Amino acid sequence: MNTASAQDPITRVTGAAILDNSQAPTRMLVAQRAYPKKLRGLWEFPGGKQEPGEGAEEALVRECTEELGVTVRPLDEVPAPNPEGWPLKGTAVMRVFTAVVIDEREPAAGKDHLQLRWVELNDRASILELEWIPADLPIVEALLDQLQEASPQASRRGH
Ligand SMILES: Nc1nc2c([nH]c(=O)n2[C@H]2C[C@H](O)[C@@H](COP(=O)(O)OP(=O)(O)OP(=O)(O)O)O2)c(=O)[nH]1
Repeated sequence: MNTASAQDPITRVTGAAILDNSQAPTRMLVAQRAYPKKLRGLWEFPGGKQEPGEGAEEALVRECTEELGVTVRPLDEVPAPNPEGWPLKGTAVMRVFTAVVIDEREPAAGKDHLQLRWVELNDRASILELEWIPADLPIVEALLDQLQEASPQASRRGH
C-alpha cells in the first residue's frame, strides 16, 4: 500500500520513532537535522523519502541503516489523519512508525544529523519543547498519546 512510483506527484516520507523497548518503552530517539540550511538545527524523526517501488516500512528500515548505522524493526504506525500520512510542507506526506533497534549496534549520527538524543517518554513537556520541524508537532503529540494509552506509566510526568 502507498508504494512510491516514479510518476508519484506526492513526496512520500517515512519517519521512525525509535523506542528503547517494544513492550515497555521509556525512551525515544530524536535527531537534529544538519541540512538543508532551512531545517538545520530542527529536531525530527530519522527517516526519509520512499524510493520508487518501495513501501513505507521498507524505506524506514533502509533510511535507518543509512542514517544511523543500525537495523530497525518497525512496530506500529502512528495513525495519520488520512491514509497517505501526515501532511508536511507542500505536497509531501509522512507516515511514522514506532520501531526498535534489532542489532547490537547503537544508533550514531552520520552526515544527516548534528546529534541524536534519547529523550525520556515520561517527560512530555521536554519533548514538546524541542524545536521540531513544525509539521512534526501534531505527530509527536499523537505519538505520545498513543504510547501513553499503551503504557500509562511511561508518560505520566509532564502533564
Ligand atoms: N526524515 C524526516 N523528514 C521530515 C520530517 N518532518 C518533515 O517535515 N520532514 C521533511 C524534510 C524533508 O523535506 C523531507 C524528508 O527528506 P529527507 O531529506 O529526510 O529524505 P532523504 O534522506 O530521502 O533525502 P535526500 O535523499 O533527498 O537527501 O520531509 C521528519 O520528522 N523526518
